[in-house]
Amino acid sequence: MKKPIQDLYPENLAHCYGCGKNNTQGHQLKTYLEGEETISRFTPDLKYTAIPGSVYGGLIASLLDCHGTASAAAFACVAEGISLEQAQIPVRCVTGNLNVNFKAMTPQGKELVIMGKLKHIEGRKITVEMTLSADNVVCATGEILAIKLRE
Ligand SMILES: CCCCCCCC/C=C\CCCCCCCC(=O)SCCNC(=O)CCNC(=O)[C@H](O)C(C)(C)COP(=O)(O)OP(=O)(O)OC[C@H]1O[C@@H](n2cnc3c(N)ncnc32)[C@H](O)[C@@H]1OP(=O)(O)O
Repeated sequence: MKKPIQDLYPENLAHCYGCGKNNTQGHQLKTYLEGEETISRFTPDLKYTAIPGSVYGGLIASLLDCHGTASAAAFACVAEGISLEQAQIPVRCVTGNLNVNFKAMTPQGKELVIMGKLKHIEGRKITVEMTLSADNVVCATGEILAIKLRE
């Protein structure tokens, strides 16, 4: 079965609060490359409330952040001919810049679907466009500039 991108990060770089598999207190977001796009799914619990019934924007930014860095790592691997069908990838990205547009209230109690696609790669800079949807309605869009860490 295909592994999530976050499970391919080197062990010592897998403690991120949003997506590190080695952070037992974190969100442990999982992102998959499907064709030319990336996808993550996450259902927030009620502690992430903005006003009753809606999801806190900080969590949405956090999901877009970690979806974005994982997507950037996957797109960089594809561009460099590095297989994702292995135990580990030698690529890890961090966030340089993250923009979030909150388009509509994000409802509680729904699975959120985050999608990403590559905008461009220039050297170690990878730009990814993202949407976050609930029930097929786009509630937020985002764009991340992720920087590939030096080896
Ligand atoms: C998390 C700490 C990161 C430190 C790394 C330690 C080891 C990694 C450990 C664990 C990884 C897991 C982390 C989880 C990730 C989850 C997502 C997050 O929440 S990330 C947290 C928030 N983000 C930061 O804290 C980044 C802080 N910034 C930096 O550490 C550096 O600025 C870094 C690594 C991003 C780049 O530093 P350079 O020395 O490697 O490279 P230069 O030459 O400065 O930048 C490369 C290119 O990127 C542009 N660039 C860099 N930062 C930019 C920015 N903020 N906006 C626009 N462009 C930027 C530069 O202008 C340059 O462009 P040109 O090649 O000249 O065209």
